[in-house]
Amino acid sequence: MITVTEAVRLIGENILTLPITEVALTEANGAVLREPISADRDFPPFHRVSMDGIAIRFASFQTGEDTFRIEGVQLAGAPAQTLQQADNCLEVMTGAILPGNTDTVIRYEDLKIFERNGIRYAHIFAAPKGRMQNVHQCGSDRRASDLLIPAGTLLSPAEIAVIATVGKTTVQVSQPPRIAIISTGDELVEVSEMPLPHQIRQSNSYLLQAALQEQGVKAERFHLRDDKAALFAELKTLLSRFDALILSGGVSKGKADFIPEVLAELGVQKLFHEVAQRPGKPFWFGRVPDGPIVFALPGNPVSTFVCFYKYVRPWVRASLGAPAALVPKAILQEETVFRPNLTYFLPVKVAIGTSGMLTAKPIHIGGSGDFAALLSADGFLELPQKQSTFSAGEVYSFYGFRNII
Ligand SMILES: Nc1nc2c(c(=O)[nH]1)N[C@H]1C(S)=C(S)[C@@H](COP(=O)(O)OP(=O)(O)OC[C@H]3O[C@@H](n4cnc5c(N)ncnc54)[C@H](O)[C@@H]3O)O[C@H]1N2
Ligand code: MOO
Ligand SMILES: [Mg+2]
Repeated sequence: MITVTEAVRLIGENILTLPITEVALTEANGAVLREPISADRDFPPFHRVSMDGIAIRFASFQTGEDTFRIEGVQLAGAPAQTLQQADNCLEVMTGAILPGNTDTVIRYEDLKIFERNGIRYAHIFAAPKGRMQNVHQCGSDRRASDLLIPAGTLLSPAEIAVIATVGKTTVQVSQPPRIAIISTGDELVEVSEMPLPHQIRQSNSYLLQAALQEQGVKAERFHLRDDKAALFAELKTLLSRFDALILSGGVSKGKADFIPEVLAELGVQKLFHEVAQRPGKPFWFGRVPDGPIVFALPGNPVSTFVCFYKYVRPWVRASLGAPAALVPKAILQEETVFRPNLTYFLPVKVAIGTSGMLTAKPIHIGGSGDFAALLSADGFLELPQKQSTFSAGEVYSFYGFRNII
C-alpha cells in the first residue's frame, strides 16, 4: 500500500502528450491553447473616443475659447472626419475615431449646446484637464505583434474575447484524450432498466462522464460483466482504441474482483494497487508501457468520486497541458476524529466565513456506498494520514465538485 502523496507522484509521471487540433473559436472555451496569440494591430487600433461629447483642439481652448461652433457629428463606425476650422468642434461618440485636427474630448455633461441663427454651438463650463482627455490612445494598451496569450493557457471568456478581436475564427488547442469509462459488475443494470431485487442501476459511469465533460472531455461509456474471459476480450479492444480507460469496480478482494488480474494478463503494468486512504483504498493504477493509462477505481460510488477529483481530474488537466488547478484550503468547522492510519477524504459543505476564507462543515455519510449524502456536500477535505484528531479551526486542502466559486 502506498501513500496519497506517492500515488499523486506516480500518476504525475504518466501524463499523456496530446496532439494539437484546430477548433472553432465558439468551441474553444475551456480548451488549452497550443499556439501563441499575438496582436494583429495596436490596441486600440486608432485614437478611440471614450466619452460622448465634443472634440476640440486643446490649443484653441488654451487661447481662451470656451464656445465652439459645431461642424458636424463623428459617429462610431464612420471614417474619420477632419475639423475644418481650428476653433470649431465636432460632436463625437464613444467608440468613434478621433477626428483629424482634434485632440481633446469634452463630455456632454461638461458643456451646453445651444442654437443661434440656425447654427449650433457648444459652450463648455468645465475646463478640459489636458490634451487627449477622454481619448483611449492608439496602441496604449498593446502594440501590434505583442504576445497577448502564450501557448498553454487554459481558455476562458477573457481569452476568447481577445482571440476574437485579433481576427481568429479558429484556434489550435490540445485534442482531448480519448477516454473510455467502464463500469463493471453483474449487479448493475442500465438506467433505463427496472432492476430486480438483487440489482441496482449503475451510476458511476454517468458520474464520471459528467465530471469529464466539465474538463472538456467527451468520454464513451461501457459496461462489462464480471466474467474473466469477457473482460479480457473487451478490455483488449478498448486498450487498442483509447488513450485511457477509467474503470470502476472489481478491484478489491472479492471472488469476482477480476480487474487487477485481467489487466496484468493484458500487459498493463501495475504502478500501484491500494492507497492508504478512505474512501478509495483499493484504487489500482497502471499503464501499457508507452501505451494507454488505466485508472481502475474502486466501485463504491463515493470512492469513485473521491478518486476522480483527487487523481483523475488533475491528470486530465496536466495531459491537456493546462497549469494545475489551485487547491484552496478550508477551515474545518467541527472536530473530526479518524483513527485508521489512512488519509481521510471528509465530505464537507463549504461557505465563505467572515474572514473571507472558506469554511467546511462535515457532512455525515453512511460509508462509501452512500452517494446520496453527496447531494448535501460541495467537496472533500483531505485530512492527512499522520493525524487522527482534526480540530475545529484547522485548515485543510479542499477538493470541490460544484461550480460555486
Ligand atoms: N474483504 C474486503 N472487502 C472489501 C475491501 C477490503 O479491503 N477487503 N475494500 C472495500 C472497499 S474500501 C471498497 S471501495 C470496495 C471496492 O470494491 P470494488 O472496487 O471491488 O467494487 P465492486 O466490488 O465491484 O463494487 C463495490 C460496490 O460498489 C457498487 N458499484 C460498483 N460499480 C458501480 C456503479 N457503476 N454504479 C453504482 N454502484 C456501483 C457495487 O454494487 C458494490 O456495492 O470493496 C470493499 N470490500
Ligand atoms: O475505501 Mo472504500 O473506497 O471505503 O469504500
Ligand atoms: Mg469488489
